[in-house]
Amino acid sequence: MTGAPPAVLVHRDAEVLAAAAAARLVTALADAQAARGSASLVLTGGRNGIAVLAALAAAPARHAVHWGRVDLWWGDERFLPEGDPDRNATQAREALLDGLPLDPARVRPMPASDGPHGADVAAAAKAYAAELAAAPGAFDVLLLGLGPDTHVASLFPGLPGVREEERWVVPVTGSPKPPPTRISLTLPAIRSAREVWLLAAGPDKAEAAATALSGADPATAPAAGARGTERTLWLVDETAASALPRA
Ligand SMILES: O=C(O)[C@H](O)[C@@H](O)[C@H](O)[C@H](O)COP(=O)(O)O
Repeated sequence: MTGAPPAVLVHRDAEVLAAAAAARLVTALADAQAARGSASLVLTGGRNGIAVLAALAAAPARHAVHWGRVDLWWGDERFLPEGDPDRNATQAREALLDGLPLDPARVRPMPASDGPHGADVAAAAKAYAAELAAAPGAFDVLLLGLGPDTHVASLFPGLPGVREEERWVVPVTGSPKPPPTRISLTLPAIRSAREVWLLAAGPDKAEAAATALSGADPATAPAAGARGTERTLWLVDETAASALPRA
């Protein structure tokens, strides 16, 4: 498989994991800005992804990042009306984004179900792909949560999105995790990122982490296919690491 082989970092618990990932994010974004002038970050939904944003909101070191020169994208979105509390973008805004001096033109949430494409999730996914295609440069850091069934973003085992080889963004229907209709980046898009960080905390993630890290087929274990070109980092807590072979 192409991409950087995964490195696993185990933290004491979910709280330490979120704080450590937030600190790591400050460094990664500041480094990217020092090297290239701007930084590009892909956000994810779920408890762990949002906990990292909340930890960042509480970290004084966040001021080391020039937030006006950060491009924000989303790895997946629940296809719901704008402002819905279950939208990943709504949760990210509340946890962190509303308190940062971001450039609104650089914040690109995935379309909502009452947006310009209405309820047409395929058109919404296509529009997001076009937006991505028009943006220069690779993602610096792409965050993912890990589902207990090894899903990442909205790529679920057995659904067609995980097998997509051409498109970077797909509509998802029939998601086993509610809501059923979603938009997701695909594995080719995820694999274009310099760094991919997978976040997992809790005993319900132990088996999924062990499966994905044992070289499983991404079609049945999507997380196994999530790798960055330069770095793949699994940031897990002790309970999520409990089924991994000891290093
Ligand atoms: O929109 C979503 O639901 C996600 O992006 C999804 O992929 C999530 O990241 C995982 O299900 C992990 O979620 P938890 O961190 O809550 O376990």
